Amino acid sequence: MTNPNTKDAVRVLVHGASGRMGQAVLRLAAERQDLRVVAAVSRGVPAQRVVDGVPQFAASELGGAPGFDVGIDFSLPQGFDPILALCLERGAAFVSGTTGLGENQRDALDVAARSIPVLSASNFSLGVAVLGELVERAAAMLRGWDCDIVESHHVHKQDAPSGTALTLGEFAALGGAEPRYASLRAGDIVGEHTVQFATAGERIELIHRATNRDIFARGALHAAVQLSSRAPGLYRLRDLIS
Ligand SMILES: NC(=O)C1=CN([C@@H]2O[C@H](COP(=O)(O)OP(=O)(O)OC[C@H]3O[C@@H](n4cnc5c(N)ncnc54)[C@H](OP(=O)(O)O)[C@@H]3O)[C@@H](O)[C@H]2O)C=CC1
Ligand SMILES: O=C(O)C1=N[C@H](C(=O)O)C[C@H](O)C1
Repeated sequence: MTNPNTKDAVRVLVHGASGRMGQAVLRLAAERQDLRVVAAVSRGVPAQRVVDGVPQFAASELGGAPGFDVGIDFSLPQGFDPILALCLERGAAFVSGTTGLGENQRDALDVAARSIPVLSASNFSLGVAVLGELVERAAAMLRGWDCDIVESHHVHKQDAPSGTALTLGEFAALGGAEPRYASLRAGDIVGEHTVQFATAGERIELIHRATNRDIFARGALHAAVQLSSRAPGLYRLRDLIS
Protein backbone atom coordinates (compact mmCIF):
# COMPACT_ATOMS: atom_id res chain seq x y z
CA MET A 1 0.00 0.00 0.00
CA THR A 2 1.31 3.48 -0.85
CA ASN A 3 2.04 6.14 1.74
CA PRO A 4 0.22 9.47 1.18
CA ASN A 5 3.35 11.35 2.24
CA THR A 6 5.48 9.88 -0.54
CA LYS A 7 5.47 10.68 -4.26
CA ASP A 8 3.69 7.33 -4.83
CA ALA A 9 0.35 8.78 -3.80
CA VAL A 10 -1.61 9.93 -6.85
CA ARG A 11 -1.93 13.73 -6.81
CA VAL A 12 -5.53 14.78 -7.42
CA LEU A 13 -7.09 18.12 -8.31
CA VAL A 14 -10.81 18.28 -7.46
CA HIS A 15 -12.81 20.67 -9.66
CA GLY A 16 -16.28 21.63 -8.43
CA ALA A 17 -15.03 21.14 -4.89
CA SER A 18 -17.67 23.20 -3.09
CA GLY A 19 -20.58 21.33 -4.68
CA ARG A 20 -22.61 18.35 -3.49
CA MET A 21 -20.37 15.91 -5.36
CA GLY A 22 -17.14 17.80 -4.76
CA GLN A 23 -17.68 17.68 -1.02
CA ALA A 24 -18.34 13.92 -1.10
CA VAL A 25 -15.19 13.38 -3.18
CA LEU A 26 -13.05 15.42 -0.77
CA ARG A 27 -14.42 13.63 2.30
CA LEU A 28 -13.81 10.14 0.87
CA ALA A 29 -10.45 11.10 -0.61
CA ALA A 30 -9.20 12.05 2.86
CA GLU A 31 -9.74 8.42 3.97
CA ARG A 32 -7.56 6.96 1.20
CA GLN A 33 -3.87 6.12 1.35
CA ASP A 34 -3.33 5.83 -2.40
CA LEU A 35 -4.10 9.44 -3.36
CA ARG A 36 -3.61 12.97 -2.08
CA VAL A 37 -5.77 15.98 -2.97
CA VAL A 38 -3.39 18.82 -3.85
CA ALA A 39 -5.98 21.38 -4.97
CA ALA A 40 -9.71 22.00 -4.50
CA VAL A 41 -11.22 24.33 -7.11
CA SER A 42 -14.62 26.03 -6.96
CA ARG A 43 -16.15 28.82 -9.02
CA GLY A 44 -16.10 31.43 -6.25
CA VAL A 45 -13.10 32.75 -4.33
CA PRO A 46 -12.72 30.48 -1.26
CA ALA A 47 -13.33 31.91 2.22
CA GLN A 48 -10.32 29.96 3.55
CA ARG A 49 -7.15 29.30 1.54
CA VAL A 50 -6.47 25.90 3.12
CA VAL A 51 -9.17 23.53 4.43
CA ASP A 52 -8.16 20.28 6.18
CA GLY A 53 -4.70 20.64 4.65
CA VAL A 54 -6.04 21.05 1.09
CA PRO A 55 -5.18 24.29 -0.82
CA GLN A 56 -8.31 26.00 -2.16
CA PHE A 57 -8.53 27.88 -5.49
CA ALA A 58 -11.11 29.89 -7.41
CA ALA A 59 -11.76 28.87 -11.03
CA SER A 60 -10.14 32.14 -12.09
CA GLU A 61 -6.92 30.97 -10.38
CA LEU A 62 -6.83 27.57 -12.08
CA GLY A 63 -3.53 28.27 -13.84
CA GLY A 64 -1.82 28.65 -10.45
CA ALA A 65 -2.74 25.15 -9.27
CA PRO A 66 0.21 22.96 -8.23
CA GLY A 67 1.32 19.86 -10.15
CA PHE A 68 -1.25 17.04 -10.26
CA ASP A 69 -1.61 13.62 -11.87
CA VAL A 70 -5.38 13.52 -12.38
CA GLY A 71 -8.19 16.04 -12.38
CA ILE A 72 -11.61 14.99 -11.07
CA ASP A 73 -14.38 17.22 -12.39
CA PHE A 74 -17.88 17.45 -10.92
CA SER A 75 -18.77 21.00 -11.94
CA LEU A 76 -21.22 22.30 -14.53
CA PRO A 77 -20.88 22.60 -18.33
CA GLN A 78 -19.84 26.27 -17.88
CA GLY A 79 -16.79 25.14 -15.92
CA PHE A 80 -15.81 22.19 -18.07
CA ASP A 81 -13.63 23.73 -20.82
CA PRO A 82 -10.96 25.33 -18.55
CA ILE A 83 -10.37 22.19 -16.47
CA LEU A 84 -10.08 19.97 -19.54
CA ALA A 85 -7.63 22.51 -21.02
CA LEU A 86 -5.56 22.52 -17.81
CA CYS A 87 -5.34 18.70 -17.74
CA LEU A 88 -4.16 18.75 -21.35
CA GLU A 89 -1.60 21.47 -20.64
CA ARG A 90 -0.23 19.57 -17.62
CA GLY A 91 -0.43 16.11 -19.21
CA ALA A 92 -2.73 14.96 -16.38
CA ALA A 93 -5.47 12.34 -16.64
CA PHE A 94 -9.05 13.64 -16.68
CA VAL A 95 -12.05 12.06 -14.91
CA SER A 96 -15.32 13.92 -15.40
CA GLY A 97 -18.81 13.25 -14.05
CA THR A 98 -20.22 16.55 -15.27
CA THR A 99 -23.44 16.08 -17.24
CA GLY A 100 -25.33 18.29 -19.67
CA LEU A 101 -22.24 18.77 -21.86
CA GLY A 102 -22.68 20.21 -25.35
CA GLU A 103 -21.67 18.47 -28.56
CA ASN A 104 -18.48 20.55 -28.85
CA GLN A 105 -17.49 19.55 -25.33
CA ARG A 106 -18.03 15.87 -26.06
CA ASP A 107 -15.95 16.25 -29.22
CA ALA A 108 -13.23 17.95 -27.16
CA LEU A 109 -13.05 14.82 -24.95
CA ASP A 110 -12.32 12.70 -28.03
CA VAL A 111 -9.57 15.07 -29.11
CA ALA A 112 -8.06 15.25 -25.61
CA ALA A 113 -7.96 11.45 -25.43
CA ARG A 114 -5.26 11.45 -28.10
CA SER A 115 -2.93 13.10 -25.58
CA ILE A 116 -4.13 12.14 -22.06
CA PRO A 117 -6.18 9.36 -20.41
CA VAL A 118 -9.83 10.47 -20.32
CA LEU A 119 -12.94 9.08 -18.65
CA SER A 120 -16.28 10.87 -18.83
CA ALA A 121 -19.14 8.98 -17.17
CA SER A 122 -22.68 10.13 -16.51
CA ASN A 123 -22.91 7.82 -13.51
CA PHE A 124 -20.11 6.32 -11.41
CA SER A 125 -22.21 3.74 -9.55
CA LEU A 126 -21.74 0.01 -10.08
CA GLY A 127 -25.51 -0.47 -10.08
CA VAL A 128 -26.07 1.76 -13.10
CA ALA A 129 -23.20 0.08 -14.95
CA VAL A 130 -25.06 -3.22 -14.52
CA LEU A 131 -28.42 -1.63 -15.33
CA GLY A 132 -27.10 -0.49 -18.70
CA GLU A 133 -26.29 -4.07 -19.66
CA LEU A 134 -29.72 -5.26 -18.49
CA VAL A 135 -31.49 -2.55 -20.48
CA GLU A 136 -29.66 -3.48 -23.68
CA ARG A 137 -30.56 -7.15 -23.22
CA ALA A 138 -34.20 -6.39 -22.38
CA ALA A 139 -34.54 -4.08 -25.38
CA ALA A 140 -33.14 -6.75 -27.68
CA MET A 141 -35.64 -9.30 -26.34
CA LEU A 142 -38.66 -6.97 -26.34
CA ARG A 143 -38.69 -5.72 -29.92
CA GLY A 144 -41.62 -3.43 -30.66
CA TRP A 145 -42.40 -2.66 -26.98
CA ASP A 146 -42.59 0.97 -25.83
CA CYS A 147 -39.44 2.04 -23.99
CA ASP A 148 -39.69 4.97 -21.55
CA ILE A 149 -36.95 6.25 -19.26
CA VAL A 150 -38.17 8.23 -16.25
CA GLU A 151 -35.64 10.01 -14.03
CA SER A 152 -36.15 11.86 -10.72
CA HIS A 153 -33.62 14.19 -9.08
CA HIS A 154 -33.35 16.98 -6.49
CA VAL A 155 -34.68 20.45 -7.31
CA HIS A 156 -31.17 21.91 -7.80
CA LYS A 157 -30.31 19.73 -10.77
CA GLN A 158 -29.98 21.88 -13.89
CA ASP A 159 -29.86 19.42 -16.80
CA ALA A 160 -32.71 17.24 -18.07
CA PRO A 161 -32.92 14.48 -19.06
CA SER A 162 -30.15 13.43 -16.69
CA GLY A 163 -26.87 12.19 -18.11
CA THR A 164 -27.67 8.73 -16.79
CA ALA A 165 -31.06 8.67 -18.52
CA LEU A 166 -29.38 9.53 -21.82
CA THR A 167 -26.73 6.84 -21.29
CA LEU A 168 -29.41 4.24 -20.49
CA GLY A 169 -31.20 5.39 -23.64
CA GLU A 170 -28.07 4.66 -25.65
CA PHE A 171 -28.04 1.12 -24.25
CA ALA A 172 -31.75 0.73 -25.09
CA ALA A 173 -31.06 1.94 -28.64
CA LEU A 174 -28.23 -0.58 -28.97
CA GLY A 175 -30.84 -3.26 -28.23
CA GLY A 176 -33.13 -1.84 -30.90
CA ALA A 177 -35.54 0.26 -28.78
CA GLU A 178 -36.52 3.88 -29.41
CA PRO A 179 -36.46 5.41 -25.91
CA ARG A 180 -38.51 8.39 -24.74
CA TYR A 181 -37.64 10.45 -21.67
CA ALA A 182 -39.47 12.05 -18.76
CA SER A 183 -37.91 14.06 -15.91
CA LEU A 184 -39.06 15.00 -12.40
CA ARG A 185 -37.35 17.52 -10.08
CA ALA A 186 -38.49 17.25 -6.45
CA GLY A 187 -37.07 17.63 -2.95
CA ASP A 188 -33.64 16.13 -2.27
CA ILE A 189 -33.84 12.97 -4.42
CA VAL A 190 -30.24 11.84 -5.03
CA GLY A 191 -31.10 10.08 -8.31
CA GLU A 192 -33.65 7.53 -9.53
CA HIS A 193 -33.90 5.97 -12.97
CA THR A 194 -36.69 3.73 -14.23
CA VAL A 195 -36.52 2.06 -17.62
CA GLN A 196 -39.96 0.79 -18.53
CA PHE A 197 -40.76 -1.59 -21.37
CA ALA A 198 -44.50 -1.82 -22.07
CA THR A 199 -46.82 -3.55 -24.50
CA ALA A 200 -50.51 -4.46 -24.48
CA GLY A 201 -51.29 -6.33 -21.26
CA GLU A 202 -47.85 -6.25 -19.60
CA ARG A 203 -44.84 -4.13 -18.68
CA ILE A 204 -41.39 -4.50 -17.16
CA GLU A 205 -39.65 -1.89 -15.01
CA LEU A 206 -35.90 -1.85 -14.36
CA ILE A 207 -35.11 0.61 -11.56
CA HIS A 208 -31.98 2.04 -9.97
CA ARG A 209 -32.28 4.21 -6.85
CA ALA A 210 -29.28 6.11 -5.51
CA THR A 211 -29.75 7.17 -1.90
CA ASN A 212 -26.25 8.47 -1.18
CA ARG A 213 -23.75 10.44 -3.32
CA ASP A 214 -20.87 8.46 -1.84
CA ILE A 215 -21.48 5.74 -4.43
CA PHE A 216 -20.61 8.20 -7.20
CA ALA A 217 -17.66 9.74 -5.33
CA ARG A 218 -16.15 6.33 -4.52
CA GLY A 219 -16.43 5.25 -8.17
CA ALA A 220 -14.78 8.46 -9.38
CA LEU A 221 -11.89 8.14 -6.93
CA HIS A 222 -11.31 4.54 -7.91
CA ALA A 223 -11.35 5.52 -11.59
CA ALA A 224 -8.95 8.41 -10.94
CA VAL A 225 -6.33 6.17 -9.33
CA GLN A 226 -6.66 3.59 -12.11
CA LEU A 227 -6.57 6.17 -14.89
CA SER A 228 -3.52 8.01 -13.58
CA SER A 229 -1.22 5.19 -14.73
CA ARG A 230 -2.90 4.48 -18.07
CA ALA A 231 -1.82 5.47 -21.58
CA PRO A 232 -3.69 8.28 -23.37
CA GLY A 233 -7.10 7.19 -24.62
CA LEU A 234 -10.83 7.34 -24.05
CA TYR A 235 -11.82 4.92 -21.28
CA ARG A 236 -15.16 3.62 -20.04
CA LEU A 237 -15.94 2.91 -16.42
CA ARG A 238 -16.11 -0.80 -17.15
CA ASP A 239 -12.48 -0.69 -18.41
CA LEU A 240 -11.39 0.40 -14.93
CA ILE A 241 -13.57 -1.75 -12.67
CA SER A 242 -11.33 -4.37 -11.06
N1 LIG B 1 -21.36 11.12 -13.02
C1 LIG B 1 -21.93 10.98 -11.82
O1 LIG B 1 -21.90 9.88 -11.22
C2 LIG B 1 -22.59 12.16 -11.20
C3 LIG B 1 -22.61 13.34 -11.88
N2 LIG B 1 -23.15 14.45 -11.31
C4 LIG B 1 -23.00 15.69 -12.05
O2 LIG B 1 -21.95 16.43 -11.45
C5 LIG B 1 -22.16 17.81 -11.64
C6 LIG B 1 -22.12 18.52 -10.29
O3 LIG B 1 -23.23 18.14 -9.51
P1 LIG B 1 -23.45 18.76 -8.05
O4 LIG B 1 -22.26 18.50 -7.21
O5 LIG B 1 -24.79 18.32 -7.58
O6 LIG B 1 -23.52 20.33 -8.42
P2 LIG B 1 -23.33 21.59 -7.46
O7 LIG B 1 -24.11 22.71 -8.08
O8 LIG B 1 -23.59 21.22 -6.04
O9 LIG B 1 -21.76 21.92 -7.57
C7 LIG B 1 -21.20 22.51 -8.73
C8 LIG B 1 -19.75 22.81 -8.46
O10 LIG B 1 -19.18 23.33 -9.66
C9 LIG B 1 -18.65 24.64 -9.41
N3 LIG B 1 -18.86 25.46 -10.59
C10 LIG B 1 -20.02 25.90 -11.11
N4 LIG B 1 -19.79 26.65 -12.20
C11 LIG B 1 -18.46 26.67 -12.37
C12 LIG B 1 -17.59 27.30 -13.31
N5 LIG B 1 -18.07 28.07 -14.30
N6 LIG B 1 -16.24 27.10 -13.18
C13 LIG B 1 -15.75 26.33 -12.19
N7 LIG B 1 -16.53 25.74 -11.25
C14 LIG B 1 -17.86 25.89 -11.36
C15 LIG B 1 -19.40 25.16 -8.21
O11 LIG B 1 -18.64 26.18 -7.55
P3 LIG B 1 -19.38 27.32 -6.64
O12 LIG B 1 -19.95 26.60 -5.45
O13 LIG B 1 -18.28 28.28 -6.27
O14 LIG B 1 -20.45 27.91 -7.52
C16 LIG B 1 -19.51 23.88 -7.39
O15 LIG B 1 -18.28 23.64 -6.75
C17 LIG B 1 -23.50 17.93 -12.39
O16 LIG B 1 -23.25 18.04 -13.77
C18 LIG B 1 -24.19 16.60 -12.07
O17 LIG B 1 -25.13 16.24 -13.02
C19 LIG B 1 -23.70 14.42 -10.07
C20 LIG B 1 -23.72 13.26 -9.37
C21 LIG B 1 -23.17 12.03 -9.87
O1 LIG C 1 -27.04 15.86 -10.75
C1 LIG C 1 -27.12 14.81 -10.05
O2 LIG C 1 -27.39 14.84 -8.85
C2 LIG C 1 -26.84 13.54 -10.72
N1 LIG C 1 -26.44 13.57 -11.95
C3 LIG C 1 -26.05 12.48 -12.76
C4 LIG C 1 -26.92 12.42 -13.99
O3 LIG C 1 -27.19 13.47 -14.59
O4 LIG C 1 -27.29 11.33 -14.41
C5 LIG C 1 -25.94 11.18 -11.99
C6 LIG C 1 -26.87 11.01 -10.82
O5 LIG C 1 -28.12 10.60 -11.27
C7 LIG C 1 -26.97 12.27 -9.95
